[in-house]
Amino acid sequence: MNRAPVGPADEVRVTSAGATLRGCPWPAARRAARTAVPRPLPVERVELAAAAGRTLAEPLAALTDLPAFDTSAMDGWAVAGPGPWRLSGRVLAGQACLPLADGAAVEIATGAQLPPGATGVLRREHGVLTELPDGAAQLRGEVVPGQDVRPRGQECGRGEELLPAGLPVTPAVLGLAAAAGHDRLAVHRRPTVELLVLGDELLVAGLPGPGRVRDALGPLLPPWLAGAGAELLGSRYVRDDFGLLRDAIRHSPADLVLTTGGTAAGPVDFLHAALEATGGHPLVDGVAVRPGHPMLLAALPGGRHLVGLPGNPLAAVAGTVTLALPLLHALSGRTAPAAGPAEPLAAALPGHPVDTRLHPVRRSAAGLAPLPHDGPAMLRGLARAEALAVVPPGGLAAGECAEVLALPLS
Ligand SMILES: Nc1nc2c(c(=O)[nH]1)N[C@H]1C(S)=C(S)[C@@H](COP(=O)(O)OP(=O)(O)OC[C@H]3O[C@@H](n4cnc5c(N)ncnc54)[C@H](O)[C@@H]3O)O[C@H]1N2
Ligand code: MOO
Repeated sequence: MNRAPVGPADEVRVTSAGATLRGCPWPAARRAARTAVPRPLPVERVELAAAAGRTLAEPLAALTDLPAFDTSAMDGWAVAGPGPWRLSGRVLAGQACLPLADGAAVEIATGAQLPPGATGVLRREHGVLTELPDGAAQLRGEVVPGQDVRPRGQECGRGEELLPAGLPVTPAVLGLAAAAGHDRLAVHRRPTVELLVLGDELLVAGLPGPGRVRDALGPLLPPWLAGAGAELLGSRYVRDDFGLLRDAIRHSPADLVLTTGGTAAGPVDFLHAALEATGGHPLVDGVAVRPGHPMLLAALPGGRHLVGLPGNPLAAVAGTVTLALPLLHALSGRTAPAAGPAEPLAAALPGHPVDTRLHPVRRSAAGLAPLPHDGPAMLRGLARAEALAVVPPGGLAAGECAEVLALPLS
């Protein structure tokens, strides 16, 4: 379709009607994606397993002291008062225990409840057992008060806030929630995504041939989106046809319609026209970033959104980190990281004169090492990368720090 070229020459244009940013600076594009939705998706209370990968909608409070009882940290003997001790009985993890009088000891397992009156735990390898005249066992060894005891409430007290709302529910969060007594968690509904892959030249199997390329984004995007907490409703190949694309966008039930290709001004790039025909309105139309500058974000009727990723695969990845992930995080109620961590560069990264660059990097002993094969149509550098380094206009010298954007590593 015909439209004004997008790029740094356009710079920022803010309309009173809808704050459309055209060729907008990269940091502003990320912010626009984060603030595109008025509020996160509704809150649900779900079982722990179903909460994995979602976002905490409430702070996680401890429902109990942790540990909930004085606990032996070692296998050995719980002792009361100074030694030597007369030994009797055994207490295993999960068993109730009787009080211990001064001068007495009981065999104890790691994780077992410390008997009332016990003053410490003597490790099995540090104790010496002898036989008393009456046949009972006597235990000798050095124990300072509280030794190898995990006192009740050492990690947290009942009611204490363990985690703030807005954190992703990682495996560690699930483990902590269970340890702290939770059976269900309050999390935001997962944002739904429908992926529309555009381009008649794409092959879904076999070898690329004359004029035909393998679809790299159909395989690349779904696991990344799922890892970011989204629910993928489906991936569809849409032929380069205005009407088909318009209808696919119009009828998609997803919170986020994610398209690949068709963002530029080629003869069959119908995305802008289809957007207009469906009543969509662009919020960000082109970003001052390389690769990926034709990426776009639009509001669709019904409170839905569309992110248009450029067809060049590395440009699509740039669009994912710039627009799609921040939007998904906003929908999920996920707290924005303050700014990506900054790490020193092992080598200089030349910049674009006016645009931000995103460059695949790996960590090395000398710092972030830029990877070759970083052209917009290439994935070879990205596939070895641990992160994308953010290179501001003008570039960065070796030793200077670059913000890094994490990439999924599995
Ligand atoms: N006259 C101009 N032409 C282009 C400009 C420009 O500013 N002026 N920008 C270029 C840039 S930058 C990019 S990025 C692309 C964006 O193009 P589209 O989003 O319209 O994407 P397509 O034209 O459909 O495809 C571009 C390229 O990517 C290949 N492709 C598409 N989808 C996939 C996929 N799923 N897997 C692998 N490869 C894919 C496609 O075959 C093309 O080679 O526009 C430039 N042009
Ligand atoms: O965004 Mo394009 O990928 O610079 O080629």
